[in-house]
Amino acid sequence: MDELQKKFIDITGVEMAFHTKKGVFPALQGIDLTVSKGEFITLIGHSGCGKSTLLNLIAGLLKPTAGLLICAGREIGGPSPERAVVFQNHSLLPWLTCYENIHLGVERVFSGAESRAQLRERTMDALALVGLTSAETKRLHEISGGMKQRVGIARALAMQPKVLLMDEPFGALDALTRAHLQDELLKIVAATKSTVVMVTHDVDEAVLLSDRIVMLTNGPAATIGEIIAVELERPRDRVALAQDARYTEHRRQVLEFLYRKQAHPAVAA
Ligand SMILES: Nc1ncnc2c1ncn2[C@@H]1O[C@H](COP(=O)(O)OP(=O)(O)OP(=O)(O)O)[C@@H](O)[C@H]1O
Repeated sequence: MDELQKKFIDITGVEMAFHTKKGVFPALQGIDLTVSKGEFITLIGHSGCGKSTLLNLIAGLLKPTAGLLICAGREIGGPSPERAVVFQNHSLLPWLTCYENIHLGVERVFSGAESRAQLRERTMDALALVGLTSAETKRLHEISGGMKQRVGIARALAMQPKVLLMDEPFGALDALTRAHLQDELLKIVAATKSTVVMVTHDVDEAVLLSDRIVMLTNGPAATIGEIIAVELERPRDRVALAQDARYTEHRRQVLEFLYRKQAHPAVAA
Protein backbone atom coordinates (compact mmCIF):
# COMPACT_ATOMS: atom_id res chain seq x y z
CA MET A 1 0.00 0.00 0.00
CA ASP A 2 1.49 3.37 -0.99
CA GLU A 3 1.45 6.51 1.15
CA LEU A 4 -1.70 7.88 -0.55
CA GLN A 5 -3.62 4.67 0.13
CA LYS A 6 -2.42 4.52 3.73
CA LYS A 7 -3.58 8.08 4.29
CA PHE A 8 -6.66 7.85 2.07
CA ILE A 9 -8.51 10.04 4.55
CA ASP A 10 -6.06 12.26 6.40
CA ILE A 11 -7.34 14.46 9.19
CA THR A 12 -4.89 16.72 11.02
CA GLY A 13 -5.42 19.14 13.87
CA VAL A 14 -9.12 19.48 13.20
CA GLU A 15 -11.20 21.66 15.45
CA MET A 16 -14.89 22.48 15.10
CA ALA A 17 -16.55 25.27 17.03
CA PHE A 18 -20.16 26.31 16.52
CA HIS A 19 -21.39 29.86 16.91
CA THR A 20 -24.52 29.73 19.03
CA LYS A 21 -26.71 32.35 20.72
CA LYS A 22 -24.86 31.64 23.96
CA GLY A 23 -21.46 32.11 22.34
CA VAL A 24 -18.92 29.83 20.77
CA PHE A 25 -19.37 26.11 21.48
CA PRO A 26 -16.20 24.03 20.97
CA ALA A 27 -17.51 20.67 19.76
CA LEU A 28 -14.30 18.97 18.58
CA GLN A 29 -10.64 19.73 19.05
CA GLY A 30 -7.28 18.17 18.22
CA ILE A 31 -8.68 15.51 15.89
CA ASP A 32 -5.92 13.58 14.13
CA LEU A 33 -6.91 10.47 12.22
CA THR A 34 -5.84 8.63 9.12
CA VAL A 35 -7.98 6.01 7.42
CA SER A 36 -6.42 3.71 4.84
CA LYS A 37 -8.07 2.68 1.58
CA GLY A 38 -10.53 -0.17 2.12
CA GLU A 39 -10.59 0.25 5.87
CA PHE A 40 -13.82 0.08 7.90
CA ILE A 41 -13.84 2.59 10.75
CA THR A 42 -16.56 3.12 13.32
CA LEU A 43 -16.91 6.22 15.47
CA ILE A 44 -18.36 5.59 18.90
CA GLY A 45 -18.90 7.80 21.94
CA HIS A 46 -21.63 9.15 24.18
CA SER A 47 -24.54 11.11 22.79
CA GLY A 48 -23.56 14.64 21.85
CA CYS A 49 -19.79 14.02 21.85
CA GLY A 50 -19.39 14.98 18.21
CA LYS A 51 -19.57 11.80 16.11
CA SER A 52 -21.95 13.27 13.51
CA THR A 53 -19.94 16.48 13.47
CA LEU A 54 -16.79 14.54 12.56
CA LEU A 55 -18.67 12.56 9.90
CA ASN A 56 -20.14 15.76 8.46
CA LEU A 57 -16.67 17.29 8.30
CA ILE A 58 -15.46 14.31 6.25
CA ALA A 59 -18.60 14.59 4.09
CA GLY A 60 -17.73 18.23 3.46
CA LEU A 61 -21.09 19.33 4.87
CA LEU A 62 -19.24 21.31 7.55
CA LYS A 63 -16.01 23.28 7.29
CA PRO A 64 -13.58 22.95 10.21
CA THR A 65 -12.71 26.04 12.23
CA ALA A 66 -9.10 24.84 12.23
CA GLY A 67 -7.11 21.98 10.75
CA LEU A 68 -7.13 20.08 7.49
CA LEU A 69 -9.14 17.19 6.02
CA ILE A 70 -7.82 15.40 2.95
CA CYS A 71 -9.43 12.60 0.94
CA ALA A 72 -7.61 10.77 -1.86
CA GLY A 73 -4.91 13.43 -1.89
CA ARG A 74 -7.25 16.42 -2.18
CA GLU A 75 -8.49 18.81 0.46
CA ILE A 76 -12.16 18.25 1.30
CA GLY A 77 -13.78 21.48 0.20
CA GLY A 78 -17.46 20.56 0.18
CA PRO A 79 -19.86 17.68 -0.39
CA SER A 80 -19.09 15.35 -3.29
CA PRO A 81 -20.46 12.07 -4.69
CA GLU A 82 -16.94 10.76 -3.99
CA ARG A 83 -17.99 10.74 -0.34
CA ALA A 84 -21.55 9.42 -0.25
CA VAL A 85 -23.52 9.68 2.98
CA VAL A 86 -26.19 7.32 4.34
CA PHE A 87 -28.26 8.85 7.14
CA GLN A 88 -30.42 7.17 9.77
CA ASN A 89 -33.61 8.65 8.34
CA HIS A 90 -32.49 7.54 4.85
CA SER A 91 -33.52 10.93 3.32
CA LEU A 92 -35.22 9.31 0.33
CA LEU A 93 -38.14 10.66 -1.70
CA PRO A 94 -41.27 8.78 -0.55
CA TRP A 95 -43.33 9.37 -3.72
CA LEU A 96 -40.71 7.75 -5.97
CA THR A 97 -40.01 4.04 -6.49
CA CYS A 98 -36.92 2.23 -5.22
CA TYR A 99 -35.51 2.36 -8.75
CA GLU A 100 -36.22 6.09 -9.18
CA ASN A 101 -34.65 7.01 -5.84
CA ILE A 102 -31.39 5.37 -6.87
CA HIS A 103 -31.55 6.49 -10.49
CA LEU A 104 -31.77 10.15 -9.46
CA GLY A 105 -28.33 9.98 -7.86
CA VAL A 106 -26.89 7.93 -10.71
CA GLU A 107 -28.12 10.49 -13.26
CA ARG A 108 -26.65 13.36 -11.29
CA VAL A 109 -23.19 11.80 -11.23
CA PHE A 110 -22.90 9.94 -14.53
CA SER A 111 -25.40 11.38 -17.05
CA GLY A 112 -22.76 13.50 -18.80
CA ALA A 113 -20.55 10.51 -19.52
CA GLU A 114 -22.87 7.53 -19.95
CA SER A 115 -25.80 6.38 -22.08
CA ARG A 116 -29.33 5.83 -20.72
CA ALA A 117 -28.77 2.07 -20.91
CA GLN A 118 -25.61 2.36 -18.83
CA LEU A 119 -27.38 4.50 -16.24
CA ARG A 120 -30.13 1.90 -16.00
CA GLU A 121 -27.56 -0.87 -15.61
CA ARG A 122 -25.83 0.98 -12.78
CA THR A 123 -29.16 1.45 -11.02
CA MET A 124 -30.14 -2.21 -11.43
CA ASP A 125 -26.69 -3.35 -10.24
CA ALA A 126 -27.07 -1.27 -7.09
CA LEU A 127 -30.54 -2.70 -6.44
CA ALA A 128 -29.16 -6.22 -6.89
CA LEU A 129 -26.27 -5.50 -4.52
CA VAL A 130 -28.71 -4.90 -1.67
CA GLY A 131 -31.11 -7.68 -2.73
CA LEU A 132 -33.92 -5.40 -3.89
CA THR A 133 -34.24 -6.32 -7.55
CA SER A 134 -37.81 -7.51 -7.08
CA ALA A 135 -38.77 -4.28 -5.29
CA GLU A 136 -37.69 -2.14 -8.26
CA THR A 137 -41.11 -0.63 -8.94
CA LYS A 138 -42.32 -0.39 -5.34
CA ARG A 139 -42.82 3.08 -3.94
CA LEU A 140 -41.06 3.98 -0.71
CA HIS A 141 -44.26 4.05 1.33
CA GLU A 142 -44.88 0.43 0.29
CA ILE A 143 -41.68 -1.00 1.76
CA SER A 144 -40.37 -1.70 5.28
CA GLY A 145 -37.87 0.38 7.27
CA GLY A 146 -35.12 -2.16 6.62
CA MET A 147 -35.79 -2.07 2.88
CA LYS A 148 -35.73 1.74 2.90
CA GLN A 149 -32.36 1.65 4.57
CA ARG A 150 -31.13 -0.74 1.87
CA VAL A 151 -32.34 1.68 -0.81
CA GLY A 152 -30.33 4.41 0.96
CA ILE A 153 -27.22 2.23 0.93
CA ALA A 154 -27.80 1.27 -2.73
CA ARG A 155 -28.21 4.91 -3.69
CA ALA A 156 -24.91 5.75 -2.02
CA LEU A 157 -23.06 2.76 -3.51
CA ALA A 158 -24.43 3.40 -7.00
CA MET A 159 -22.39 6.58 -7.14
CA GLN A 160 -19.27 4.46 -6.72
CA PRO A 161 -18.01 6.67 -3.94
CA LYS A 162 -14.40 6.60 -2.83
CA VAL A 163 -15.70 6.69 0.73
CA LEU A 164 -19.00 5.54 2.20
CA LEU A 165 -20.06 7.62 5.20
CA MET A 166 -22.82 6.25 7.39
CA ASP A 167 -24.49 8.03 10.31
CA GLU A 168 -26.17 5.38 12.46
CA PRO A 169 -27.66 3.75 9.37
CA PHE A 170 -29.35 0.96 11.32
CA GLY A 171 -30.25 2.97 14.43
CA ALA A 172 -33.99 2.95 13.84
CA LEU A 173 -34.34 -0.74 12.98
CA ASP A 174 -35.39 -3.71 15.11
CA ALA A 175 -32.60 -6.01 16.31
CA LEU A 176 -33.16 -8.80 13.78
CA THR A 177 -33.39 -6.51 10.74
CA ARG A 178 -30.36 -4.68 12.03
CA ALA A 179 -28.35 -7.91 12.32
CA HIS A 180 -29.42 -8.94 8.83
CA LEU A 181 -28.36 -5.61 7.33
CA GLN A 182 -25.04 -5.66 9.19
CA ASP A 183 -24.32 -9.05 7.64
CA GLU A 184 -25.32 -7.75 4.22
CA LEU A 185 -23.15 -4.67 4.65
CA LEU A 186 -20.17 -6.89 5.53
CA LYS A 187 -20.68 -8.84 2.28
CA ILE A 188 -21.17 -5.69 0.17
CA VAL A 189 -18.09 -4.01 1.59
CA ALA A 190 -16.04 -7.17 1.01
CA ALA A 191 -17.22 -7.19 -2.63
CA THR A 192 -16.81 -3.46 -3.31
CA LYS A 193 -13.70 -2.99 -1.13
CA SER A 194 -15.22 0.28 0.04
CA THR A 195 -13.61 2.58 2.56
CA VAL A 196 -16.23 3.15 5.25
CA VAL A 197 -16.60 5.54 8.16
CA MET A 198 -19.69 4.77 10.23
CA VAL A 199 -21.17 6.38 13.34
CA THR A 200 -22.74 3.95 15.79
CA HIS A 201 -23.97 3.72 19.37
CA ASP A 202 -23.91 -0.05 19.32
CA VAL A 203 -20.86 -1.76 20.82
CA ASP A 204 -21.52 -5.12 19.14
CA GLU A 205 -22.03 -3.44 15.79
CA ALA A 206 -18.71 -1.62 16.18
CA VAL A 207 -16.77 -4.81 16.99
CA LEU A 208 -18.48 -6.90 14.32
CA LEU A 209 -17.94 -4.45 11.46
CA SER A 210 -14.77 -2.51 12.16
CA ASP A 211 -11.12 -2.79 11.36
CA ARG A 212 -10.64 -0.03 13.92
CA ILE A 213 -12.98 1.52 16.47
CA VAL A 214 -12.37 5.21 17.07
CA MET A 215 -13.66 6.23 20.50
CA LEU A 216 -14.40 9.87 21.23
CA THR A 217 -14.19 11.50 24.64
CA ASN A 218 -17.13 13.42 26.06
CA GLY A 219 -17.68 16.96 24.84
CA PRO A 220 -17.38 19.85 24.89
CA ALA A 221 -14.06 19.95 23.04
CA ALA A 222 -14.25 16.21 22.41
CA THR A 223 -11.28 14.47 20.91
CA ILE A 224 -10.18 10.93 20.05
CA GLY A 225 -9.66 9.09 23.33
CA GLU A 226 -8.57 5.65 22.16
CA ILE A 227 -8.50 3.59 19.00
CA ILE A 228 -8.97 -0.18 19.09
CA ALA A 229 -7.68 -2.33 16.24
CA VAL A 230 -10.13 -5.21 15.84
CA GLU A 231 -8.05 -8.28 15.09
CA LEU A 232 -10.73 -10.64 13.84
CA GLU A 233 -10.26 -12.20 10.43
CA ARG A 234 -12.87 -11.76 7.70
CA PRO A 235 -15.37 -12.96 6.68
CA ARG A 236 -16.86 -12.60 10.14
CA ASP A 237 -19.64 -14.76 11.43
CA ARG A 238 -21.72 -13.29 14.26
CA VAL A 239 -22.65 -16.66 15.75
CA ALA A 240 -19.07 -17.96 15.85
CA LEU A 241 -17.82 -14.62 17.17
CA ALA A 242 -20.20 -14.75 20.12
CA GLN A 243 -17.93 -17.48 21.57
CA ASP A 244 -14.64 -15.93 20.47
CA ALA A 245 -12.53 -14.66 23.38
CA ARG A 246 -11.01 -11.91 21.19
CA TYR A 247 -14.51 -10.62 20.38
CA THR A 248 -15.44 -10.53 24.06
CA GLU A 249 -12.20 -8.75 24.89
CA HIS A 250 -12.76 -6.04 22.24
CA ARG A 251 -16.30 -5.61 23.52
CA ARG A 252 -14.97 -5.22 27.06
CA GLN A 253 -12.42 -2.63 25.91
CA VAL A 254 -15.14 -0.48 24.32
CA LEU A 255 -17.45 -0.85 27.32
CA GLU A 256 -14.64 0.07 29.69
CA PHE A 257 -13.88 3.20 27.68
CA LEU A 258 -17.52 4.26 27.50
CA TYR A 259 -18.71 3.41 30.99
CA ARG A 260 -15.55 3.70 33.13
CA LYS A 261 -13.09 6.06 31.51
CA GLN A 262 -15.73 8.28 29.86
CA ALA A 263 -18.67 7.65 32.17
CA HIS A 264 -21.17 10.25 31.05
CA PRO A 265 -21.27 13.22 33.48
CA ALA A 266 -25.00 12.75 33.95
CA VAL A 267 -24.47 9.07 34.73
CA ALA A 268 -21.38 9.56 36.89
CA ALA A 269 -23.01 12.24 39.05
N1 LIG B 1 -25.04 23.33 14.04
C1 LIG B 1 -24.75 23.29 15.35
N2 LIG B 1 -24.79 24.41 16.10
C2 LIG B 1 -24.47 24.39 17.40
N3 LIG B 1 -24.09 23.28 18.07
C3 LIG B 1 -24.04 22.14 17.39
C4 LIG B 1 -24.36 22.07 16.00
N4 LIG B 1 -24.21 20.80 15.57
C5 LIG B 1 -23.82 20.09 16.65
N5 LIG B 1 -23.69 20.89 17.73
C6 LIG B 1 -23.27 20.49 19.08
O1 LIG B 1 -22.02 19.81 18.96
C7 LIG B 1 -22.00 18.69 19.82
C8 LIG B 1 -21.77 17.43 19.00
O2 LIG B 1 -22.94 17.13 18.25
P1 LIG B 1 -23.05 15.83 17.35
O3 LIG B 1 -24.39 15.83 16.72
O4 LIG B 1 -21.88 15.75 16.47
O5 LIG B 1 -22.96 14.68 18.46
P2 LIG B 1 -23.16 13.10 18.30
O6 LIG B 1 -22.04 12.46 19.04
O7 LIG B 1 -23.34 12.74 16.87
O8 LIG B 1 -24.53 12.90 19.09
P3 LIG B 1 -25.65 11.75 18.99
O9 LIG B 1 -24.95 10.49 19.31
O10 LIG B 1 -26.63 12.14 20.04
O11 LIG B 1 -26.21 11.80 17.60
C9 LIG B 1 -23.31 18.68 20.59
O12 LIG B 1 -23.11 19.31 21.83
C10 LIG B 1 -24.23 19.50 19.70
O13 LIG B 1 -25.20 20.16 20.47
